[in-house]
Amino acid sequence: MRISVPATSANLGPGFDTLGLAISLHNQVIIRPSKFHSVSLRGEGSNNPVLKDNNMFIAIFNDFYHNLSKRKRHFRFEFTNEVPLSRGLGSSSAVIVSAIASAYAIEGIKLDKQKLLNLALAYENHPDNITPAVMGGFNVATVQDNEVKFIRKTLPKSLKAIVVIPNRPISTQLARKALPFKYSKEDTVFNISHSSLLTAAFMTENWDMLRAASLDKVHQKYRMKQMPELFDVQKTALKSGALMSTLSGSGSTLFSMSHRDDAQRIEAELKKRFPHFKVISRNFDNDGVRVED
Ligand SMILES: Nc1ncnc2c1ncn2[C@@H]1O[C@H](COP(=O)(O)OP(=O)(O)OP(=O)(O)O)[C@@H](O)[C@H]1O
Ligand SMILES: N[C@@H](CCO)C(=O)O
Repeated sequence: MRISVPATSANLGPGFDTLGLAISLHNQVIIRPSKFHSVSLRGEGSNNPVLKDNNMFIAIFNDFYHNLSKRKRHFRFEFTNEVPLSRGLGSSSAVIVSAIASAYAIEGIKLDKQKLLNLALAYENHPDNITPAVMGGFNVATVQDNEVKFIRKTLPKSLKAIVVIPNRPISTQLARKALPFKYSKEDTVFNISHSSLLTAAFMTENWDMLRAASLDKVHQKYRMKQMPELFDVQKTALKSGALMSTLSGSGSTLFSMSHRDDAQRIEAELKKRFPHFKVISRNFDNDGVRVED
C-alpha cells in the first residue's frame, strides 16, 4: 500500500489558523506486512535518528491500527519525504493525516475525508494545515463541536507556488508562544477584513487582489523578526512579480504565489539574492492525501 500526502502553506498572511493550501511537494510511504518491524527513510529527515527510532507517523499509525484491528502485526515502512521538517510547510499535518489514513486503509476500513479531518484534530487543533493536506486546493476552515467545517476551492494550473526554505527550523509550538496574548481592536479588524478579502479573491479568482488582501498584523512581524532576512525575501518576491508573499505557517519558509509565466523569473531572482536558502517552484496540489493499493 502506498500513501502520499502534500505539503501545505497555512495562514496565507491574515488568515491565522484558518486559511491554507496544498503544494505539490509530497511525503510518500509504502507499507507492507512483514515478519519484523522495519523502517527505511529517504529524502527530508533521513539523517534524523528520531525519525528512525521514535517516528511520529509510526506512533499514530500503531495507535489507530491496534484500536481498529485488535491484533499485533509487524510492518515494513518505506518513507520518501519531500516535506522539510519544521519549516512551516505542514510536515506535522502531513504525518498525522497520512498515518491515520494508512491505518484505516490497511485494515480495509473506509474512511471518508470529513471523518479523517475530525480525527486529525486530536493531534493538531488548528485546521489550516490538516484541511488542505486532506482535501488539496485552497481551504477556509474552522472548528465547531470537534468538527472541521470548511470550504474548498481547486487551484488552477496557471498558478505556481514558489517557496524559499531557510536552513534553520522553527518549531510551531515555540513560534506560537512568540505571539501576543491580546490584540488591539484595530489589528483585529485589520485581519478580519484582509482575511475575508483574501478568501473572496481566491474564490472569485481575482488574483490581482491578493497582494493587498494578504497583509497581516497578527503573527508575521512577531515571527519574522527572529529571522529578519525573511523581510528581504518577501520584498524581493513581490518586486519580482509575485502575486502574494507570506510567511508559510509558523515559518521559517516564505511562500509566494505567481502566474505560471512569471514563476521561473521570480525563482531565479530569489536564488540569486538568497543563495544560502533552498528555492523551489511547484504546482499546487488539488488531490490531498491519496491511498493506493
Ligand atoms: N516525515 C516525518 N516523519 C516523522 N515525523 C515528522 C516528519 N515530519 C515532521 N515530523 C514531526 O513533526 C515535527 C514538526 O512539526 P512542526 O509543527 O514544528 O512543523 P511543521 O508542521 O513543519 O510547521 P507548520 O505547522 O508551521 O507548517 C517534527 O519535529 C517531527 O516530530
Ligand atoms: N496557524 C498555525 C500554522 C502552523 O501550524 C500557526 O501559525 O501557528
